[in-house]
Amino acid sequence: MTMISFSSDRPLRIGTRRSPLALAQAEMTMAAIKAAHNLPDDAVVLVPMLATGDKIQDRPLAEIGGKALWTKELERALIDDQIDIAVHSMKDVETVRADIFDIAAMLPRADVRDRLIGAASLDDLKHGARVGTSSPRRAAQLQRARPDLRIVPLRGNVATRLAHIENGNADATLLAAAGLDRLGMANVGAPLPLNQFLPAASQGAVGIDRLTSRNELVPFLAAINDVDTFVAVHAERALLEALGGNCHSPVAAFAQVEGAQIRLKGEVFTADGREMHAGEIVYDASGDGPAQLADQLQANASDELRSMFAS
Ligand SMILES: NCc1[nH]cc(CCC(=O)O)c1CC(=O)O
Repeated sequence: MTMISFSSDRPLRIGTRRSPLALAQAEMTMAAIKAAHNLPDDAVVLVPMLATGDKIQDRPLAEIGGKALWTKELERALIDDQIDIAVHSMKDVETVRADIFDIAAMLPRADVRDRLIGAASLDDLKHGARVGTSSPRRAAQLQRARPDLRIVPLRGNVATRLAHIENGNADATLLAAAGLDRLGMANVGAPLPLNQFLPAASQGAVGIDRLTSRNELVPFLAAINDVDTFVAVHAERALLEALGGNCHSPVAAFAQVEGAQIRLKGEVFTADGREMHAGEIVYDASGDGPAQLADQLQANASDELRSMFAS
């Protein structure tokens, strides 16, 4: 089979959301594809689209329909053949999806940590400080570390959230280092240590989505796949699936490839962070590590915590 090729007559159409971070990630994808396949500039085009999640900025994501609000317009465009591939933050991709879609490749993962904006460290936040986040995981981790903090809802793209801190609408917030770095804001915020603040599953990873029926795209996209990122993110997503959570569930997950093995860490919380179960498993790729870790995390959990994961 000859590999599919793209040209100015038939360019590769890359679908992306319009937010500055999404565009930066789509441009990284475009650059990687051009370099890997030696394509001229006009053989690849970006197709920016507005996602429902970008239109509705004033309510928590979990309330208005969850992660699908970031991806459904791009999925629709794949089905309608308006685009060939779609670029997503893997963190925004539903864990369980229709099998007509397939994440064919991932870019090398960025810094997976969260960064604190508004203070040099959690200890430096004043008593009772208002921390803006609409993420159940971040809220639980913050309350666990500092029960005096007041969590206030805060949504919007990176620039909007930074502006809320500038304007004093909240004293501090947490943002993914990956997003800040990709927007050229490597100096903004203080990284929180991984052992205290395990990230969200898939944080820092960019995935490239295709229609499963478009087999010719598999070898084409394999050329830009970062295998370790792909394996680690799949492990984290498998843990989420085994836990049966949704976007209301406070859960953290982080995997690293260590030679032939995968080290997978997970944490589950109650909403207020008072109860937490943390665990780690090292397994080889053929093993069912994520399901075992999920069982281990839930084994001693209270009914209240389990109810966070009832799907
Ligand atoms: N849910 C929003 C979202 N989805 C992906 C990122 C950042 C980039 C990444 O984690 O890959 C963000 C913003 C944030 O959490 O600060």
